[in-house]
Amino acid sequence: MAKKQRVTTATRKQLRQKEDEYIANLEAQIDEYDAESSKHTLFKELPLSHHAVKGLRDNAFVKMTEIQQKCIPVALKGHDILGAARTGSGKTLAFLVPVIEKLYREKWTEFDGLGALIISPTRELAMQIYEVLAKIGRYTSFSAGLVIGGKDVKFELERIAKINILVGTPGRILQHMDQAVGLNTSNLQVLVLDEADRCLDMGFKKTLDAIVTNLPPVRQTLLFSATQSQSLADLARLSLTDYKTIGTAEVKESANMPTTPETLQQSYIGVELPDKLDILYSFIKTHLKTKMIVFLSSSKQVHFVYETFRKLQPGISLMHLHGRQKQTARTETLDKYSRAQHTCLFATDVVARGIDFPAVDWVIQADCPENVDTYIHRVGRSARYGKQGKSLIMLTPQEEEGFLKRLKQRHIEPNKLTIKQSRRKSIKPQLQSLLFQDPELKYLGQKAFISYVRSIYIQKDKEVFKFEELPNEEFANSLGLPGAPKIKMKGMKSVEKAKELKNTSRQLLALSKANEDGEIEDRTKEVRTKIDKMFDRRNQTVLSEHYLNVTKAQADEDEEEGFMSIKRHDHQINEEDLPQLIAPTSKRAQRKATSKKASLAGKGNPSKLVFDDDGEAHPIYELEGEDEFHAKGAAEEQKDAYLLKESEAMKTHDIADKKLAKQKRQEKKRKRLEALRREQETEMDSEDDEGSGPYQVTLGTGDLNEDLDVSSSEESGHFAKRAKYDSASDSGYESESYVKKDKPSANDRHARVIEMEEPESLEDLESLTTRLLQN
Ligand SMILES: Nc1ncnc2c1ncn2[C@@H]1O[C@H](COP(=O)(O)OP(=O)(O)OP(=O)(O)O)[C@@H](O)[C@H]1O
Repeated sequence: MAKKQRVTTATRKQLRQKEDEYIANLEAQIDEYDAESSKHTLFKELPLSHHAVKGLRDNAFVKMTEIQQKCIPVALKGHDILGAARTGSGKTLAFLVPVIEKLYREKWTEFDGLGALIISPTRELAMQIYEVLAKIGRYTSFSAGLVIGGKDVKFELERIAKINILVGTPGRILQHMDQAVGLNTSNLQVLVLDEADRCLDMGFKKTLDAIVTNLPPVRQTLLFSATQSQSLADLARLSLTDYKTIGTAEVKESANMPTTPETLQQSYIGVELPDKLDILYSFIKTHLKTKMIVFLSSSKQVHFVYETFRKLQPGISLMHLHGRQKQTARTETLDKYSRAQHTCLFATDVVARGIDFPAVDWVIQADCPENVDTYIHRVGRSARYGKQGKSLIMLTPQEEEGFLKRLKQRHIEPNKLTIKQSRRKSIKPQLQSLLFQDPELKYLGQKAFISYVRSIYIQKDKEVFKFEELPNEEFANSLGLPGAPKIKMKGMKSVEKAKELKNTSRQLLALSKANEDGEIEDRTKEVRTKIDKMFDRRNQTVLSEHYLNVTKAQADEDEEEGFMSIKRHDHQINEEDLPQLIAPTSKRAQRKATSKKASLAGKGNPSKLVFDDDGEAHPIYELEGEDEFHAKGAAEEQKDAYLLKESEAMKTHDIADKKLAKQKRQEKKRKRLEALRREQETEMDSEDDEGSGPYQVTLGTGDLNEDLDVSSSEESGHFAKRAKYDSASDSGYESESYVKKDKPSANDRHARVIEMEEPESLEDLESLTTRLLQN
């Protein structure tokens, strides 16, 4: 036994000695290696450990990409790097290989604490990096962990102290730095920021600065992105002074201007905002055998388009991914979409950066991105690693000139496409009908409308995004809404006012149309009777049914036309009745013209019409002729009979009114609870755009005896192993937002407040007052 023990110890000693010699030899090779003028193209030609080469080879990584050829040798020598290369060019390996090599040469063990920290702006990207690390690092002996949120702090605290390479999102990493007693960052060797420009921007500034203060100033720092901020102030924040800028040739030529992949065919189409969904639907219908991603500006837009298109059944499987989904759903969709062949994913910018979906044929940008950087990242989900791909951006007439100019400044010139008229299909009638039948869908539509308008309002680039020129009513109609929901935003009052004054003639036209539709009465009457409501409802049904018929019979006809003809048919408008469209000149006259109240003043009492079976319009109460009246019998008898009939009718109406009021109260309560739930989710949102899903944690074993042994065949198991938590006790670090425009802002909260329904009855008012007092 003793002899055996001695042999084992001796063998171990020998092995250790051999390894020391091997590492010393590697170090010498690295010192001698001419990183600047190296012509090597294979991984095995570099001074890398056999662990790394084997791990790479197992995953078919044999030949290096351009960015890898340039970065890895320089990083092996210990330099800081600011790396920029096109999307899909292999940046992940360009930083992961140096990370594992550094720790290997340092003979890192679990007792040395955290050796490398890799920060990514989104959960999805952090998960992806972790997976690649797990694959190529399977023959090394250090532990790796993924922290993208979670509430089981105890579970993490026990393990995080033994983690050598930590991959995560900024908020969650900082939480661990604050809470995990065992997390030792004082020895950290390498800090990596993937999508560095996003990690460094304002959304993550505070968190990142706090993380960096916990790290030793002497370390290697690697920054990578397809779009690189070279702000000296940003780099100084990371103590990056003597760094090497590495990128592809064109990046160097035009600093801060990485272009899009050469294998990507880029195009654009000019489309009026109200026609966008029609065009999008037509595009999907005509590309059923492709895999595409459609980017929209907010999760509400994504949710609405997904839900409505799903009902319209275009003939291809549809998926959606946005930050408001639960993390489990997000991960599931990510996984499903990666494996799918022909499918369409509606997404926000939560997957615009870094995500490596295989074989995406088309990237459609249905909503214009906030800037060219976001454009580059979005289109980069296709044409990855030298493969072919196509992109299409839809630009409204307001955006077209400005955004094409911005693209040209970065040497991006997409081709103009036009859609054949015969291929266009209008889905407005179907949407209108869907929203009419399903209040939930209508609610989603309203939210989508508000979030889109708000996203335009808050955009910085006013040369591209012109809030004042938004065709609100037409856009709302195109979503299937009967009218544009009211939105109030900070500073919007003056803009609205200016807009109103500018468009006096348009207002007049709208006013006259609204008058024809009875909309003015709805809005100006303080008390709406049951009959009014019934009338409205009846009219809606008429319209809705009519739209359905129109769709079936004339699918290819211009629906805008159909919409207008319906109104005229029902309401029998005479041209002469329309107010004259002469724009008033004096301010007072303009105010009067735009004031609905003033305009109605001269029109006498508003009156409602009912329609008989022949479609003829009649006032609700018509005076009978004198002869007819006397023919029916004595006046006194008629009076009694009338009173009896009316009192019966009133009783019936009263019951119906009470029922209606009860339904309204219940609906309000539901909405209130829904708003509360949303608010809670928003507060618990993570570091990405509007993520509010539960945290998800995967940690490595933390045990030196257990390697990063997650082979490609175990990939799916990797997800299964992940512990899932609900969001009840999320940390307070999640206010940092990935997609700025979707971040719940003061505007957002404000918008939510104003969306509350106004009390319509005394009962409602009482209940609202009670609620406020309770609050
Ligand atoms: N040396 C290589 N050999 C084979 N495939 C590679 C190699 N390097 C990277 N790839 C593959 O290329 C694809 C893109 O790589 P990666 O995700 O690292 O690109 P990226 O530059 O980080 O893109 P983005 O800017 O969008 O984040 C991945 O599918 C990856 O597996």
